[in-house]
Amino acid sequence: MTSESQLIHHANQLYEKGWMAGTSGNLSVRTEDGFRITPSGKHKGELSVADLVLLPSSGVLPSDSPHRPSAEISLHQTIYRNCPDARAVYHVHTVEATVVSEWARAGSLELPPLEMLKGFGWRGGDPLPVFPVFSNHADVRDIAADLESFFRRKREFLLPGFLIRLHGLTVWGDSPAAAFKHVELFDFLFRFMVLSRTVSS
Ligand SMILES: CSCCC(=O)C(=O)COP(=O)(O)O
Ligand SMILES: [Zn+2]
Repeated sequence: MTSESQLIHHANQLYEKGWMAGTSGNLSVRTEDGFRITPSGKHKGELSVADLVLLPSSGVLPSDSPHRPSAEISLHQTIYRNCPDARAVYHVHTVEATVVSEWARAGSLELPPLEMLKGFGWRGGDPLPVFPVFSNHADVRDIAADLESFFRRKREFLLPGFLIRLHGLTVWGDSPAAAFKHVELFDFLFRFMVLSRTVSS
């Protein structure tokens, strides 16, 4: 299976879970010649490999591209540029990610110290990793600029994801399967956070 067909397989699974409802979300995979990303505004439950748009390594979109790339392509570009190991970037809109994005203080969200965090390589006992939440600027390039500044502040341990306030979750991984797993792990954490507050209120 090529990474492009894995992406399509995952798009269908994420759609079925309700995490890319309607036209929401966008996915990309790194390829030898750049990266391929889902088209903008297309229903995410009906994608095929032929719909994917190539952004060549030059960063210049071919003028004969049949589809417009995701409007959030600058976020994918920023991740691939700053994370050399990233081979897939997945962005989803889950209800719980949107709810907890409102709980951030000073641009970051406190995650619960759950065993699940070890799925990201965090070792229990270490300080809890920072989980950034960026403002949902109207121009996505402004969100990408905030992400770029975040990457420039080097840290011991970097979680492979971030939230955009009242918008959604973006993750990356060293393979499409890893990116998919990261979406699932974050979803578990966010559902735990929402349920804990509901139970204790
Ligand atoms: C109803 S989705 C609004 C746009 C968005 O947030 C998204 O994830 C999808 O945008 P794209 O351009 O990638 O289709
Ligand atoms: Zn989005």
